[in-house]
Amino acid sequence: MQLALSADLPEREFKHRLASGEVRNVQVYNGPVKGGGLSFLCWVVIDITERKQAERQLRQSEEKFTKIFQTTPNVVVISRMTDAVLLEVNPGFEAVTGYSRMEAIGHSTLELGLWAEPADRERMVADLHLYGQVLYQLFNFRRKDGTVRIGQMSVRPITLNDESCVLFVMQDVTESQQSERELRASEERYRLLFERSHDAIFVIDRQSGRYLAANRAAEELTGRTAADLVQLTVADVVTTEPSQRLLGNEEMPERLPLGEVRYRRPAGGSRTALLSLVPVNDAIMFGIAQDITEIKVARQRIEHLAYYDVLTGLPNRALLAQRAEWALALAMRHGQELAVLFLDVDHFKEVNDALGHSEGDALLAEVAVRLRALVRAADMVCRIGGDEFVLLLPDTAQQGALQVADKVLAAFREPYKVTGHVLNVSVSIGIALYPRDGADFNDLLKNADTALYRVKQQGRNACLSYDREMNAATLERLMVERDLRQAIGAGQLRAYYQPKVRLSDRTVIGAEALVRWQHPERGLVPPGQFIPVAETSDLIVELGDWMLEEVCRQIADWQARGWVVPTVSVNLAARHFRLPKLVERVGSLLQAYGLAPRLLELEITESTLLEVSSQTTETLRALEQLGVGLALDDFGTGYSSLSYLKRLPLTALKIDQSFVRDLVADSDDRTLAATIVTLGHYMDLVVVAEGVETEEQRSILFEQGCDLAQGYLFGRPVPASEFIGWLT
Ligand SMILES: Nc1nc2c(ncn2[C@@H]2O[C@@H]3COP(=O)(O)O[C@H]4[C@@H](O)[C@H](n5cnc6c(=O)[nH]c(N)nc65)O[C@@H]4COP(=O)(O)O[C@H]3[C@H]2O)c(=O)[nH]1
Repeated sequence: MQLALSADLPEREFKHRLASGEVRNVQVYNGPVKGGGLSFLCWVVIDITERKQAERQLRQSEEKFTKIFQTTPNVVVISRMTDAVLLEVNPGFEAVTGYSRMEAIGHSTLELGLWAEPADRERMVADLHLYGQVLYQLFNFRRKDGTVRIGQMSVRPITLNDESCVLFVMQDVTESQQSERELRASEERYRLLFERSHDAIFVIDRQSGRYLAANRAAEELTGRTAADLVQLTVADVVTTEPSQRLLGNEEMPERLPLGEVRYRRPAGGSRTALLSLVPVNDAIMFGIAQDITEIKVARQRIEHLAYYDVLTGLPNRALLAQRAEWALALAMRHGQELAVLFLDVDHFKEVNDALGHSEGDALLAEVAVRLRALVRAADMVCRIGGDEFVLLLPDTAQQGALQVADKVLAAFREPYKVTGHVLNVSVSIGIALYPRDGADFNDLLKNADTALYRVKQQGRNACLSYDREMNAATLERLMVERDLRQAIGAGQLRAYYQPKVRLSDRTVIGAEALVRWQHPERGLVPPGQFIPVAETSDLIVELGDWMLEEVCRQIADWQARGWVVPTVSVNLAARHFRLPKLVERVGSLLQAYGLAPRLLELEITESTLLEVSSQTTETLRALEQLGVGLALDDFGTGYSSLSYLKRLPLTALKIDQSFVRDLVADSDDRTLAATIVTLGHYMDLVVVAEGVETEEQRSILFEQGCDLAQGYLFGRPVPASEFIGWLT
């Protein structure tokens, strides 16, 4: 056999069938062999079936490996452990890294810059030593074109030709990693949105309505923890019905805004939210609720502010207008009447000035309470501004309106106690009736206001129903006001002077300046036609100021022309005394025209004095200090108390001409005139009688001890040029 084999016989392989039928692979060597002097024909048959099979399997395996190696899109490389030199790379490597096989083999992975972070290789080698392999590790690799991508590597050590190598398999997972990262980021975003949203978010089971999850805002809204909520259904928490109705409704649109719902809180109370339901899939939906409890309260508050007066809590003009329209519609339908009472607190401004705004406010609040108590529940009491109130009385005719007005007037006779002060306050009331005085609310209110204006003109503390003539008067008032404003600037005002004489000897010892309006169309207009209008606004102040200056100028002019001028008195209205700068103004006029203060006297009516505040008293004192005289006009018409008058720095008292007129015929007036004279003297005042027209009147007054007199008997008011006749 040795001989045969060493003889280098030609070999052949056969398939040999055994008797059993089994086919075996055999290797056959045959040929002539010489040995020991002999020549043989030698046959050596070796059964190589197992070897052949192993070889075939190896070949197949190699083929398979090669196929995988060649076709896998993954990177498969064999590199040396020690220096990372690439020994073999597959086409996958070429495709993924961009390096060709030629460029790669013989170069180290570090040299090629395949490791975007070389530390990753060190970690891989260390792991190989430690664990024997690396599985699915992520790392960044750099392609030939410089782009860095994410790879997932699995590495095993292998020995190749006695060298320590690694088999490195890698997949480019950049895309999947990125989408995973994006997914994670998106999940994170939604998680944050869920957790941090100011809106309450509930995840709800659509069938049962059970809460599956809830965020912090939902916990705050419901007053329950998320752990508690997941034990409950929507019906347990929400009091409003519509959301329950919609649960389980499969035909839901993408988002269903449900409007306001109320969440019952376990500790009591509830919160209101705006809820939307968003179906996610057949099983679950989101409930997104915005807590609007505070917004609702604020909205209600704003609404309240828009429709109610803050000070008194009464409805304001806007709400009154709305309700009035409604009440009028009802009245029209049922053929009923309706009354509008326009109320104004008399002399409220003075109370406010004298006591301060907080007391003024307290008074108004008290007035509101008193009014509310007087009327029926169906009636409406409103404050429409300042000291103006309106009563809206549905189903009320003239008689009823007057009764209510009388009740109001009577109620105001009770004094008010406001922050320690006892105040006697009265009101004036104007009445307008639907349908008689107007078909809509604006007309009714306007006409009630007109009636109110008339009440005030007639002395206040009363009520009047509107009648059509009043409107004409209102129009006239407006026209006068407009024209008068222009008249002052246009120099249409004139000062007339009426002498004041001493009763004992008829010597002129003074004059009263009286305003006249030289109207371009209407001629000389007497003050009675425009002073009351001017008194309702600051026009009276402008007018009085004009008179003051004109009189000062006139006195200076007379003096300059050598006349001996007596004291001239100027009428000033209540509003004038409220000006903080009145004293300063008078002082500077006297100085500007170089006049002695005793040449000027200011006349104020008794009703002006009744309106005075403590501030006015101070003004009067300052004027006295200045040396200017102060006469009390129309004495006897007001109700001023003696002690009160005594405290004021007056210099003269004028008996109102109404007492003088009937002096001869009426013994009461005689007594009154005598009393006023005594009173005036008791107060160290000069007493002047107004409107003396007859000799009888003069002699009675003289006998009664009256000091001075004024009247047609002695002289009518005349222009300055004519008054010279009275001067010496
Ligand atoms: N029947 C009659 N009347 C007489 C007689 N003697 C004088 N009079 C009138 O009586 C009024 C006296 O003025 P008064 O009481 O201050 O009453 C004044 C005064 O309250 C107001 N007034 C006049 N001028 C001014 C002014 O410059 N400023 C202010 N605030 N009011 C003025 O207008 C009122 C009316 O003024 P006048 O029409 O000028 O009317 C004047 C005068 O012309 C008489 O013997 N018989």
